[in-house]
Amino acid sequence: MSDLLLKVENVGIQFGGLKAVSGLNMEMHAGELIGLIGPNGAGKTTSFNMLTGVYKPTEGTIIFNGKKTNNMSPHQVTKSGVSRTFQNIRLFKDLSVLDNVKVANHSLAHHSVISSIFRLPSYFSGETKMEQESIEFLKIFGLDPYMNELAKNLPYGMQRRLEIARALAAKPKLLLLDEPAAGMNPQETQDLMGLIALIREKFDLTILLIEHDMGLVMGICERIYVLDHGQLIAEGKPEEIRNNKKVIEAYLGEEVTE
Ligand SMILES: Nc1ncnc2c1ncn2[C@@H]1O[C@H](COP(=O)(O)OP(=O)(O)OP(=O)(O)O)[C@@H](O)[C@H]1O
Repeated sequence: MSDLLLKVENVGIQFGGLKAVSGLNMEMHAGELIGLIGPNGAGKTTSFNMLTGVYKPTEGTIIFNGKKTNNMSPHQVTKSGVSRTFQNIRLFKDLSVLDNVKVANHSLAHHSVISSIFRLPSYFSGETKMEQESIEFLKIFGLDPYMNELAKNLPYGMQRRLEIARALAAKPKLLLLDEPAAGMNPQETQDLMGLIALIREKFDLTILLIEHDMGLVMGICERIYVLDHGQLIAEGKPEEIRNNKKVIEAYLGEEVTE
């Protein structure tokens, strides 16, 4: 088995009297593509928020790439190599498509304050490189023809793609995708599945995916974790999860997209 990249040990969080997540244990090895599923309100997004420093767990330990990240700020977690997209698209809607990606790329820029204030040659060469890189990211997602459009003018499915392109520009090791296919039509979802597989290969990514579209999850994930009422109720290969009694029960009464 390849290197252990993420270890989540007995992690939980409480909001007032509500245990939104408790006793969560997960392991991800470098290069894996893993699904995180569960009915509405199961604690999936809350788990992402803990993995990205937005929420501090009230119990347990998160180790990413050998370092404890429990008490890191979201910015520190991003710098350490974890990047995400959001369930509700969060683009800079009044910036261009290209600038949305450049902003993410900028957060990693290494040129010094002096070089940027005095606009030294190293600043310009850094800027050019960043722009070229950002355009490369857009090309992968078929977004380069729209690079000068305002993000808000892109069709919905393209905005979802742009979110992923922007997350990638932060050069993560671990990419967390929160319902990337939400609101997409079947063809767009199919294309997205291909893209997720492609970027994993191209950028040596490890990917954790929250998704309600079971066809997508079962189609591309190697392993799946299932949450219900904040607790892990199952973990295994897609075919194991599909036939798991606890999982079927948890989903009874839920609308499952096939
Ligand atoms: N900041 C918060 N304060 C209080 N309760 C919260 C907070 N964030 C999440 N919760 C609660 O935690 C529980 C889990 O919510 P979460 O959004 O993680 O579920 P989810 O599995 O992502 O659901 P969905 O599929 O509907 O997005 C819910 O009961 C939710 O109301």
